[in-house]
Amino acid sequence: MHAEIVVLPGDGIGPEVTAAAVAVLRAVGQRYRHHFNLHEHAIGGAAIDACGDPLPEKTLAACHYADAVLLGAVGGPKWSDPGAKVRPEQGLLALRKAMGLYANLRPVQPHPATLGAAPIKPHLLSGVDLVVVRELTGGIYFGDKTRDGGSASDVCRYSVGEVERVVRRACELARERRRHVTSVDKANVLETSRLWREVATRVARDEFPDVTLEHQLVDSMAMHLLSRPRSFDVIVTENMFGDILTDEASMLAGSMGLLPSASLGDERVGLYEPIHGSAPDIAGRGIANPIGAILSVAMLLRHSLGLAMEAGCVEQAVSATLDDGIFSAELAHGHAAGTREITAAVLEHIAADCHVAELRD
Ligand SMILES: NC(=O)c1ccc[n+]([C@@H]2O[C@H](COP(=O)([O-])OP(=O)(O)OC[C@H]3O[C@@H](n4cnc5c(N)ncnc54)[C@H](O)[C@@H]3O)[C@@H](O)[C@H]2O)c1
Ligand SMILES: CC(C)[C@H](C(=O)O)[C@@H](O)C(=O)O
Ligand SMILES: [Mg+2]
Repeated sequence: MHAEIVVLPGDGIGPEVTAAAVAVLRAVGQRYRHHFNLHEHAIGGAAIDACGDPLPEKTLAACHYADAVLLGAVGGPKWSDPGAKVRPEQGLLALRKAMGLYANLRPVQPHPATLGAAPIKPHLLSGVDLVVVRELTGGIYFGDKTRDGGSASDVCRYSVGEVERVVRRACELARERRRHVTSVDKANVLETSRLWREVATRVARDEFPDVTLEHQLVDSMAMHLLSRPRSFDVIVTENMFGDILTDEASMLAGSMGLLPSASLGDERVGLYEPIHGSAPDIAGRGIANPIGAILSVAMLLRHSLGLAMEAGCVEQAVSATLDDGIFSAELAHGHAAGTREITAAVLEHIAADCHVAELRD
């Protein structure tokens, strides 16, 4: 197949993990004889430096034209002055909004080889397999913001339609899995959460009678996620709660560097990025874990290109690499592998283990 893929490396470790992801994408393309045309564009701090705009028009136009977009990470201390007029993160938020990517899927499946590296007891982790569906284009991130002398405000707003579509997405996903959805809100305090709860209840009851829905308040959910992670299947929540809960959930897997994500809307095109940021504390040292970015390629292949076999091949290669005990610094006890070493191991497994039917004869 032919696919136009936009690559947005961004800032900090973004370009480092994106280089790994691109190498994997190219390897899959060669192995399965797909033509992936890659187009690299600037976003975030790199784009501010280049042209003063964290989401240049050229970048947005390329994303609108693409079949899929692969992103590293944006942001960093260079652009984080509280008085800064323009910020790298605005570019990412504007891109998600402009592309209508309201559902951000963040799967968490601790690998058996990394159970010992997670700060949670291994017996709580084995068998954990959950997906957080984070609402991505609404809520407090996108409400009106004001700054008036000594006070500031960020408005949190949700419409019925915005809640319906993301809850539907979560229920559809649950149908392909264990048919259980946990909706997370703060309905004991927030009006937007009371709306969220009402809509989630109605959508699940009327449209998905075969899916069970439970509600949890976000504060105690932060605890349940660590104390009984196996009991969750699909978790659906609003934008900011999803942001925070998924960084927490990365500790089930053992590292921020391991988790991928897919941001989807009503079209097939999606934005794929690891959940971590630009990690300024380790940028430029060649030690960033590329696995979240590489698994984001698997999600891209599956969700935007419909290439389930190729996606499975990438996931298998990552799994085999971890089975080999090849871990980056934040996970390793002994030898720590760098970004390039991990990527090379994944590529070797793709070459050795991914079989293409017509090449087998
Ligand atoms: N999608 C994105 O572009 C995105 C996501 C989150 C944060 N950010 C931005 O990144 C900047 C830094 O934010 P932060 O420090 O709060 O979060 P971060 O995710 O960048 O880093 C948090 C911690 O996790 C570690 N870490 C992250 N990714 C790793 C990887 N691949 N391998 C090994 N260790 C990894 C870092 O070294 C750091 O100690 C901020 O400007 C923030 O806005 C961007
Ligand atoms: C960089 C920031 C705007 C972003 C978010 O909050 O959505 C990040 O934390 C994420 O998780 O993708
Ligand atoms: Mg985040």
